[in-house]
Amino acid sequence: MVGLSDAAVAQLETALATALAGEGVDASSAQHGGRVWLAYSGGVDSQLMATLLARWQQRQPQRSCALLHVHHGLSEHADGWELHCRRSAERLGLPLTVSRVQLALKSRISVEAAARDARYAAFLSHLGPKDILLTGHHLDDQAETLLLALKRGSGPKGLASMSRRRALGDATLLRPWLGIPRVIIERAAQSLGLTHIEDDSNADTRFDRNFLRHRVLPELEQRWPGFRRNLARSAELCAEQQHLCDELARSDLDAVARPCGGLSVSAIASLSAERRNNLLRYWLGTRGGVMPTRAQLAQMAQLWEAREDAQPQIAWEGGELRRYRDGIYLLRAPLPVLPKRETLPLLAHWLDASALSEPGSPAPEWALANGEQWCGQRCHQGERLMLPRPGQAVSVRYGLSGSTRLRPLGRSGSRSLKKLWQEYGVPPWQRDGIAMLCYDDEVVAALGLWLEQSALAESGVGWVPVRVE
Ligand SMILES: Nc1ncnc2c1ncn2[C@@H]1O[C@H](COP(=O)(O)OP(=O)(O)OP(=O)(O)O)[C@@H](O)[C@H]1O
Repeated sequence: MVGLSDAAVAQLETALATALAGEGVDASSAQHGGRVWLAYSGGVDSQLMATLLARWQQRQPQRSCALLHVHHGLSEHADGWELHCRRSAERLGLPLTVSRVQLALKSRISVEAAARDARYAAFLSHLGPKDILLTGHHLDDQAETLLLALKRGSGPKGLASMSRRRALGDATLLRPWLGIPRVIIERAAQSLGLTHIEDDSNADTRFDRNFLRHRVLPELEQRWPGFRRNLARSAELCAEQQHLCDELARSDLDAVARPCGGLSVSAIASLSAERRNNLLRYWLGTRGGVMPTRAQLAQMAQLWEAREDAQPQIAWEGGELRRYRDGIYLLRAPLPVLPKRETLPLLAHWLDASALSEPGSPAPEWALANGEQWCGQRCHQGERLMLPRPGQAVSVRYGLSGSTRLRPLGRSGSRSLKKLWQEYGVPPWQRDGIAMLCYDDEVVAALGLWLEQSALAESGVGWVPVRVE
C-alpha cells in the first residue's frame, strides 16, 4: 500500500512538473517571465497541488508562485474555508490572494454556473499576460463534464469538455491532472497526511454534477470498468474534431467577410447548411456574447433566403443579425443615441499648431461619440484635406438630413446624402453613427468613407483622417 501511495505522489508530481516544463517554466528555460498561480479552493485536489507546487518551487527558486482563492460568499462555511487557505498557504510558504466575488444569479443560469463565471472573472482580473493558472481538475471531473454536456445536447465543442491547456485572456490555463483519476489524488493526499476542506454541498445530489458523481458514474464504472477513461477519450476526439471545424470556419470567414464589415450573403448562401452553421457559430463566438440556439440558427436562413430588398432581422439574447443588400451584420447593443454635433478641440488644436509644415509630427487621437478613435496624418502629397482657415471651427456631426447635397472625391457632380449612403452600401441603422467632419458648417469628410472634393488641399500641407484600430 505504501508503494502504491508513493507511486501516486510521484505520478502527480511528474504530471505537474511536465506541464510546467512544457510552458518553459522550469530551471532549464530562462525565458518565461510570468507567475505561476494555483486556483486554490482548499479541496483535496487543489490542496495536494498546492503542496506539490510548493515542493516544485523549492527546486525552482527563481519562479514566483502564488495561490488564488475565490470566496463566493455562498456557503455559511466560506469564511472558515478562507481561514484554512490562509493558514495552509502560510505553512507552505506560498503567497495567497483571496478574491471575494458577488454572484449574478440570473434565471436559466444555475448557481454552479454563476459561481464558475464569477470565479473565472476573478482569475482573469488577477492574471498578468505571461502568467499561468493551474487548476486541480482531474479525469473524473472531465467525465462528469462530458456527461453534463450530453445532458444539454451539446455539439463537439461542448463535448470536448475541458482542455489540458487553453488561453485565459493573455494568460494560460493549465490542468496538469486532467488525465489522472480522482482515486490517485485521494491516495496521494492521504499518504502525505494532508488536511483539506470538505465542502458539504459536494454530497448534495440535487446538484447535477454531484448526482453524476455519486449515483451515475459509480454504477457505469462498475458495469464497464474504464468507463471514465473512455469518456475522457471521447472528449479528446471531440476536441480534435472541433479544432478541424474551427480551421474550416476560419478559412470560410476569410472568404465571406466583406471588406467594410459583415458577411457576404451570396458567399454564405453558396455553402452547405452544416458549413454555414459552423461558420456562423465560429463568427458569433469570436464576437463574444450568448450563442444562438440551434433553432435560432435555423431561423437565420431567412437572412440569405430573403429577397434582396427585404431587410430581415433575427434577434436572440446575444445580439441581432440584420441584412442589408449583400451583407449580414451583427448588432450587439442597442444603437447609441449620438449627439448631433461635437467639437474636436484636440484636432482643431493640432490643425492650428504652428509646426504646420512638419508632416509626420505626432497627431493626438480623438474619440468620437460612436466609440471610434481617430487621428490625423499630415502630408504634402496625395488626396488630403486642406487645413481649416484660422478661426474655423472643426466639429463632427451626426444624423445629417438625407437631402444634404455632397460631392465625394472621385464622383462627378453632387448627390444627396441618402443616395450616397446607398452607393457606399451603408446599412440604414449605421447611417446616423457615421461622423461627418465639418469646418464651420461645411462637410469636409464622411469619416471612413470619403473626402469632399471642395475641401481637398491643392498645394502645401494637408491632412488625412485615420482610424485608430
Ligand atoms: N473557490 C475557489 N477558488 C479557487 N479555485 C477554485 C475554487 N473552486 C474551485 N477551484 C479550482 O477549480 C478546480 C476544480 O473545482 P471543483 O469545484 O471541481 O473542485 P473543489 O471540489 O472545489 O476543489 P478541489 O478540486 O480542489 O478538490 C479546483 O481544483 C481548483 O483548482
